Amino acid sequence: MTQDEMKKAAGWAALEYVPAGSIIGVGTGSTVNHFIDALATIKDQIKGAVSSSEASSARLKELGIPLFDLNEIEDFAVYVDGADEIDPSMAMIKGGGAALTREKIVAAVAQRFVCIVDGTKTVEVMGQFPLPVEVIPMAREYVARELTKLGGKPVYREGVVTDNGNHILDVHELSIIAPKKLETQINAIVGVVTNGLFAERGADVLLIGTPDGVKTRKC
Ligand SMILES: O=C[C@H](O)[C@H](O)[C@H](O)COP(=O)(O)O
Repeated sequence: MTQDEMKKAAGWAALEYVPAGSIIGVGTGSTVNHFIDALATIKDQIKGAVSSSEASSARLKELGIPLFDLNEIEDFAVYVDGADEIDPSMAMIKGGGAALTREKIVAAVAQRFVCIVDGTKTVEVMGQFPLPVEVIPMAREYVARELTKLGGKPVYREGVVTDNGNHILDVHELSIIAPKKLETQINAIVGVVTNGLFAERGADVLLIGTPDGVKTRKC
């Protein structure tokens, strides 16, 4: 089974968590693209979607799923998104596709976070995947120096501008033994928009695509 087949299996399995008649929070990435395709097959049974990126909005629109502005919604039941790494406490690293800030905002409003991954994304301790940090462009070098003081090796993701017009630093070699503390510490650096640790708001349900079928973990 290829990695993409595992992503597809997890993406389609998430349909089970979509309540009829509701607005669905939609994340970003190759796994979510499978979920969007699945969602399109039941589009007549949902109200629509609130999206976490321009890329997902374009795909949702193309498949005829109505889009809602987050400012028009007080709350909604489910947010479905992928992850770059997820640990046993359901904390995640996200942002490999540079969509971390909007993802964190949409996830914050949702009642439930359903994370969809292929079997390569589950880890005991996070940090093998470099941690993405979205920064205001003029603060990039200052933030990089502060991240170095925290023990990381920040690398500027050249050529990438986020949907919010900002830059990304990918922080290598961080030891992520206390994800909630690190999430707060990095967010406190002036010039950081947000970082890709989703520990304060982790996943509630995890669907893992594996060669033996989709496995489920719940908080
Ligand atoms: O910014 C991108 C997101 O956080 C993605 O959800 C994450 O990178 C996982 O992406 P994929 O499903 O393509 O592996």
